[in-house]
Amino acid sequence: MRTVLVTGGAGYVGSHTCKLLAASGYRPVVYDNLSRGQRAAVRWGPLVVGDLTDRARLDEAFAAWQPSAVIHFAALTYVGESVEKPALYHHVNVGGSRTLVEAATAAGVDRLVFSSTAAVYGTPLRTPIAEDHPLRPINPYGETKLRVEELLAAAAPRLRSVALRYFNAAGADPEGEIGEDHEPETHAIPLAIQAVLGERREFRIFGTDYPTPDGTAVRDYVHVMDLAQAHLLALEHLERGGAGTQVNLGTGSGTSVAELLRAVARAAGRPVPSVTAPRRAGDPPVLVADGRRARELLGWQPRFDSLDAIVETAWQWHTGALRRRRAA
Ligand SMILES: NC(=O)c1ccc[n+]([C@@H]2O[C@H](COP(=O)([O-])OP(=O)(O)OC[C@H]3O[C@@H](n4cnc5c(N)ncnc54)[C@H](O)[C@@H]3O)[C@@H](O)[C@H]2O)c1
Ligand SMILES: O=c1ccn([C@@H]2O[C@H](COP(=O)(O)OP(=O)(O)O[C@H]3O[C@H](CO)[C@H](O)[C@H](O)[C@H]3O)[C@@H](O)[C@H]2O)c(=O)[nH]1
Repeated sequence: MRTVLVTGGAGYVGSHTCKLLAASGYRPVVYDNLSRGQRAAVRWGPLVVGDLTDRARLDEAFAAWQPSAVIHFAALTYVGESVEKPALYHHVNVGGSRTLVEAATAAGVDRLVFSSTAAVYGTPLRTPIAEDHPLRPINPYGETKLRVEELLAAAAPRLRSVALRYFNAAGADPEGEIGEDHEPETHAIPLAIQAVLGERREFRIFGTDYPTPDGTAVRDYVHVMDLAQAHLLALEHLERGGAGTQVNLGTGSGTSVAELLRAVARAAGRPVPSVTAPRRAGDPPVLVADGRRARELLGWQPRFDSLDAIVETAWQWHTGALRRRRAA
């Protein structure tokens, strides 16, 4: 059985990817400090509790589990927080990734799949955004991800890597085992669901004066299981000897915050209580992926191609989680 070290595997995208890895014959060994992830989401392989910046602990994990590849999710991931604490973001995301790359190469591991982000592009000059678009992040979070892409490119050919630039991860495991469970939660879909369920007073629409058709910001929401699938395809690309590269992961269709609220209302059968608020610092107006490279290089095609289908899986998971909490 092929073992993969999955940093950040207790988190949202990481745990869904572990489920798919296990179903595809891999053994996912999660390496996570549990600062933002959940122990309960580590179900498909062992958990090593460790920090990305801890070289000795990483060395131990490589020696104990002998992985043939790494999938690297672990990071601090909030745009707003990164604007407030840029040094912390550089320390964890860039410093931690450098330590991981050094430990991986010292252990003889030669392939890695990295969670990058659409935030590396900054405010798009043209949309949909292809991978050759200029890289000019407008927030520290995006800057740290770009620095990691650069350090990974410099680590080749000893370590070959695919940087997957996700747009907005959304939805939940359709079998209902895991979902998006951030604390604190800052992401639009879970916040809208919590508002409609009465778990918070209202949803705040950040910005109604963007240069978009309805004035609210536009994003490309891509289902988390489709993202998981892309990680497997990227691993296979590297296993075939494929060269390192960067690949966008999005559906290619844009959804405004106002449209998103209507989709959540359709899933819930009632409107989402909402108020308008100023723009959030660091948010670009529009992020929509040109997904050609993912299709051509990896053969990736998102299976969840409608927003309603994506939101429905999130709705099912959140209402199930609420029932479980109330029953406990
Ligand atoms: N969710 C999205 O929409 C999105 C979009 C683009 C890129 N990404 C990237 O995908 C990856 C996963 O995102 P997510 O939404 O699943 O985030 P998440 O916060 O749910 O998961 C991140 C995991 O990393 C762990 N972690 C954080 N700092 C660590 C450290 N110093 N050492 C060890 N573990 C640490 C956390 O405990 C958590 O389990 C991140 O790298 C993120 O930047 C996410
Ligand atoms: O309470 C809220 C929360 C969000 N939004 C809006 O909803 C959209 C989506 O916001 P999210 O916080 O769900 O996602 P982001 O686009 O900010 O961030 C996501 O995509 C980024 C890429 O730009 C990063 O990769 C980041 O990790 C990932 O979570 C944005 O326009 C945001 O302004 C609101 O209006 N109100």
